[in-house]
Amino acid sequence: MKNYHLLPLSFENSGQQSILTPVLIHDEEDCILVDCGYPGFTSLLDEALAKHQLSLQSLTKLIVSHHDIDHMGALAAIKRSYPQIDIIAHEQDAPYINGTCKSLRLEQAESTLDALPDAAKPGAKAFISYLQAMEHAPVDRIVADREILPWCGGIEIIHTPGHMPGHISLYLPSSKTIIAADAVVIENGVLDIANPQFTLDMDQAIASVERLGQYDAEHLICYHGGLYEGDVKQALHQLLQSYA
Ligand SMILES: O=c1ccn([C@@H]2O[C@@H]3COP(=O)(O)O[C@H]3[C@H]2O)c(=O)[nH]1
Repeated sequence: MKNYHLLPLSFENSGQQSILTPVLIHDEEDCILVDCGYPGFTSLLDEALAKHQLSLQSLTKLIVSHHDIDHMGALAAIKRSYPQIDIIAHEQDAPYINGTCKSLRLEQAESTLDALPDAAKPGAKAFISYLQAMEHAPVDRIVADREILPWCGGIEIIHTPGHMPGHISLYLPSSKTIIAADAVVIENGVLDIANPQFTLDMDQAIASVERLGQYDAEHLICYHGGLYEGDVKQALHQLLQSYA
């Protein structure tokens, strides 16, 4: 039984049209958002939710796959307006979401700045400032690998490190769906590992794809790329072959 909706958020990014794909999982008791976009995305989220007769006010929980700004940028604003929403994240990512630890993406951006060609430095500096200004939010519930959250027919946590150490994907057994977040992306219709530049540990990222391939999955949703159109298990297998 399909109990989720993709919430494609379309926006302009440096003159180019981009789309991010948070997911809404729901039943009679819960409305659970998975990832929430950049800072300032609350209106876009409300518009996407309105297509399903819902709003941010309807949310009961928000699962953050990892602390990249395009996944948690709007989190603090959402939590401020709707403190009843429980924020959920992996134990290894929670300290970066709540601000106890410095963002790994910010560490990466700062440590690679000097080696960049001069032409790339202004953009990198702007990204650093953007990350420094990102607001943090408390994590209300910490989850671990293989934990099954009892809502909406069950939501299994799959720890899929690589892009970041505390990155999680989700498995919805009731619809045989994987919500992969940034464990994989769709590029020109093909599954791949997210941008290597932003994948902090490529070996872990490959092992995470192998883990996803162990699930009985018929549907797969990427944050960058949306719903994969094709045989999910075969596509994950092919992806692994290409990195073997
Ligand atoms: O100049 C920059 C560089 C990067 N980023 C974000 O950082 C993210 C890293 O992981 P991702 O693959 O999910 O997406 C990336 C981008 O959205 C950005 O907003 N501006």
